[in-house]
Amino acid sequence: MTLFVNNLTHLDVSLWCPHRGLIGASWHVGVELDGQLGEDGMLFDFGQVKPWVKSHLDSGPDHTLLVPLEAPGLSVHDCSEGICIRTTTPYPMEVRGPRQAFTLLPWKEVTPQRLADHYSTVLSRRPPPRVEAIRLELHDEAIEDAAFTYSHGLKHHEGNCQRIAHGHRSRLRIWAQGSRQPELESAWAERLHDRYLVTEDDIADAGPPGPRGQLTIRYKAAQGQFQIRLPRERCIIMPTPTTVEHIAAWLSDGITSESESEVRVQAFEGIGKGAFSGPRSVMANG
Ligand SMILES: Nc1nc2c(c(=O)[nH]1)N=C([C@H](O)[C@H](O)COP(=O)(O)OP(=O)(O)OP(=O)(O)O)CN2
Repeated sequence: MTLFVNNLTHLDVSLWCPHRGLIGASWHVGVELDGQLGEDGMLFDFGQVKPWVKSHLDSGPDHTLLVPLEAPGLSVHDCSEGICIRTTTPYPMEVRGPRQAFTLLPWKEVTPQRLADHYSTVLSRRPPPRVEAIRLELHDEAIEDAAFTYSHGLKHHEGNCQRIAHGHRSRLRIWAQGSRQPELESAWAERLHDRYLVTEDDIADAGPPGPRGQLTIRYKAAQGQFQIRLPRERCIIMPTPTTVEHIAAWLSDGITSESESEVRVQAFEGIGKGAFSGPRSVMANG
């Protein structure tokens, strides 16, 4: 017998890609379990499948930076903060933080399929009674219109969002003069795509001016000391913490001032949640 649970939870992570650099990702998580039925007619109670899988992922890869140890130009060192990851290609980056903020993986490149197979093996080490095989499945949300991926850290967050390099893949919707604005959506999603969103107050060293200069962002949070240094051109600096409420407001203010027309923005933080900013009245004509 095979049991399945679709959309069991989401994973929100950043990962180092040898081609694109630091990118955010949000994946739907599903699971299939093979095994024998018990006297209760069940293979494993759905009410227990979900917390069992979710607790492993929440205390593992969720809200971490996924680090492919065999990626070209990538190295890992111990440091006073915990561990330090350095990269050279496609651009130089250094990130430091407590160990729990990183998931080290013995590959050249991270893919959702590899990660799913890896955590299927981890879960299979201590399977629930009667469960003989476990297959996790990770996939992107299907998004037909504009979307972007970004990475950030929220130093005031009490949970794992304080980690300086975690990220999301997010929809972006914009309304003006009574209708959706697909061209604006694509243009602004493109501006944000694969960027690191910086809170201005957290900049410890702004480096030399110009796009090739490096920004250093540093803060102390409940889990420890965090630091990331990466090219200024990969960053977008915001005057506020990079919560989705502030991202939505930053977008609606910026788009309104550039297009000289009031807009309402729906910014997502990963899958299925986010914030609106701007007047509701621009969503309807008249
Ligand atoms: N009102 C807000 N709350 C939170 C924000 C935010 O911007 N505005 N941001 C975060 C974090 O950035 C975090 O990445 C969001 O992760 P989330 O999926 O909510 O975290 P959990 O893993 O705790 O949620 P699950 O439902 O367990 O996946 C947090 N809050």
